[in-house]
Amino acid sequence: MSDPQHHDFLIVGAGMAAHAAATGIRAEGATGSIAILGAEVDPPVERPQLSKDLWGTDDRDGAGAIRDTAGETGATLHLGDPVVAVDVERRVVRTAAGAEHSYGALLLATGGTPRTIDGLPAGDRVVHFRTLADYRHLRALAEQEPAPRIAVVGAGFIGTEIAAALSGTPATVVLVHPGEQVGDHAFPPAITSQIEQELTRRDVVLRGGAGVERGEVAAGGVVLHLDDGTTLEADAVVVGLGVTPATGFLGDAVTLDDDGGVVIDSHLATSAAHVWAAGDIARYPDPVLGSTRVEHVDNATSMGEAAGRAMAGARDLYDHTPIFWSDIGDLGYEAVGTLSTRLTTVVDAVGDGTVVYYLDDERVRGVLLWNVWDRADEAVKVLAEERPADPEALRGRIG
Ligand SMILES: NC(=O)c1ccc[n+]([C@@H]2O[C@H](COP(=O)([O-])OP(=O)(O)OC[C@H]3O[C@@H](n4cnc5c(N)ncnc54)[C@H](O)[C@@H]3O)[C@@H](O)[C@H]2O)c1
Repeated sequence: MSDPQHHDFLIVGAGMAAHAAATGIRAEGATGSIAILGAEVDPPVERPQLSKDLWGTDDRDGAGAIRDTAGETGATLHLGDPVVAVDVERRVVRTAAGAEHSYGALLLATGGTPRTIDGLPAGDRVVHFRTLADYRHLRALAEQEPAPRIAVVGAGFIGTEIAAALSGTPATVVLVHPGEQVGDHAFPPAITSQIEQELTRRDVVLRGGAGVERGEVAAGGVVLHLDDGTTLEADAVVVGLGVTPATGFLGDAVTLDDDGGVVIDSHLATSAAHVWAAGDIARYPDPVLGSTRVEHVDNATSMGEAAGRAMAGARDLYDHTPIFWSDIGDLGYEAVGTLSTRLTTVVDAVGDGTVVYYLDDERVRGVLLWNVWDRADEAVKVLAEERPADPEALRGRIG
């Protein structure tokens, strides 16, 4: 076999964290070679656009979401060929096609792998929505004649955003989820009822109270078997059941947590020398949230940028507490921390919106800014403070 191709900076994964890392390497003044190895066939894209902005445009190819990583940073992109092995002793990675790349510094930024439904592999009628290719595929499906019936499974970020996006296409949409109300794992009733009204107004049929156990591709369609014993037929299905860290290729090269996340320190370094990690896969010590792994774009871009700088020699402690946001049709919010209705909630009306504080016995763990904008910094401060003895004292803290 020929010698590995050498790169001063090697980035495995070609998502938002990878793009940001290449930018961070250059921002730190490093001029060495950068290579990005991606499993997806497309270069890094602004992933939030795939389930939001692009749907309101004629951009069926999604060109507007693509970042010019090569042009902006001089990185070489090797796409459509996943990395299958990492040797941290030899400082070499190997791809599925058998290419070997050696590195001075390595960043792991492979993101998440969508969970699947038993019996339903990805295919023409089954979209595990995550990539630009998935956007193109689903948009083409939704705009077919005659208008298809599409089942969206899961009412998390993908389920709610995609159900709202599809409602602007000719497709008819049914949203299948295990909760009593859409989003009731995260939001109090005053907010879930607004989400349900918005989706219903958009003619999304809500099928709550039943999880999907398994599915099958049948002649001309898909059949979903629900855990209440019923079945649901559709022409196609979008799966939004969450993701697992895409770290299977790492073996024991670096320390992983119980979920398969890569454990990193506050300089974003892994347990292996010359190897960093960033984005969805990275479990890091956040000064406010504690040890955490965050699957949102603000985390991917800020951590990616910082990891790039660290690979180029910076020694800063990483202390950016990530925010996240979502749009569900005409509704929207920003948030920080954990939104779970298993925690105690304090609901506060603020202007035209609502602030929800989520707390346990020790701390405020999350803040939701529902239709309340540009206050995320204040929300981070609330999480960093001691919680008040009386939760009701949180009212008016942001507002
Ligand atoms: N706005 C954003 O920040 C944004 C937008 C899109 C995607 N993402 C990220 O992309 C990733 C994927 O998103 P996602 O929506 O798939 O994950 P998610 O974790 O947000 O939602 C998964 C949903 O699946 C539901 N579910 C679980 N088992 C089920 C079953 N058997 N049948 C039906 N429903 C079931 C759960 O109740 C949950 O609501 C996540 O990491 C997410 O954070 C983020």
